[in-house]
Amino acid sequence: MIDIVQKMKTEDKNNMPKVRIAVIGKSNVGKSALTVRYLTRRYIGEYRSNTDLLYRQTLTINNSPIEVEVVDVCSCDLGRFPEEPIYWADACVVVYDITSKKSLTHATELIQKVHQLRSQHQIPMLLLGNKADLEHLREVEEIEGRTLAVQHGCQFYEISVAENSSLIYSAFDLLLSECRSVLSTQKTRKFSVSKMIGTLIGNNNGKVTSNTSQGGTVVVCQKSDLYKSRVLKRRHNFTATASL
Ligand SMILES: Nc1nc2c(ncn2[C@@H]2O[C@H](COP(=O)(O)OP(=O)(O)OP(=O)(O)O)[C@@H](O)[C@H]2O)c(=O)[nH]1
Repeated sequence: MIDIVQKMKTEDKNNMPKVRIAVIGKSNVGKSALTVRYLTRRYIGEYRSNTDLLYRQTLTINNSPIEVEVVDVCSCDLGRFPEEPIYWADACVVVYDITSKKSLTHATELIQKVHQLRSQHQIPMLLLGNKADLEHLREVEEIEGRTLAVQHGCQFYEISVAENSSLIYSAFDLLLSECRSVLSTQKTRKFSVSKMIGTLIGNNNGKVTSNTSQGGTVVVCQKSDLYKSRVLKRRHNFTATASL
């Protein structure tokens, strides 16, 4: 009996849609704080990492479960565009900081590059102007962010991760919902990216811990392993000459 229940659980999990999201943006705009806020409802003020982090969690959106993988893309390598996560992702969240004009410029370049890279299969994008609580330091007007979003067909919101804007949740939920609809129109997932290699971060050696209360995990991405199978497949699909 236990075996049957276990088997059913495994089948349910296997049938669950899986959505992958890449969170990108200039350094210090609040990508990590945003990701942790959305997945755990908590705010982590100081957060340093020199590698991409992958969060996995099962969420319930519109009353049905969805397996979500969010990669918080490290901006430590500023000179290099994060190509692999973009090939890997089903959707992208681009973050800038309303107190930094440079971060908007960077976000603009990122959005353009995502469009280029995924030109044969555009992915939904969400543009977020973070740190809206710092109005007195504002360098980017709301209309600038909105215009950029309209130009590129993204959803757009100004938010404050620190102040826990409710828009964070509605924006992510909407994006996930959109991705799930896209996935359900595809016949089958052509490949699996369960090839996640990494080290579970414990309390003692990292800033982030597994959120067991919500069944979430976070792993350090060993980039080549994380993205390899899916990136290769995408590249084979979309650009015949590309290779890793
Ligand atoms: N005032 C304010 N500060 C914020 C907000 N969100 C994040 N921060 C702060 O901004 C700083 C950077 O946040 P992170 O989440 O580390 O930013 P990041 O984009 O992941 O940075 P990198 O890891 O360098 O790429 C931290 O000191 C956060 O506490 C916000 O909404 N308002």
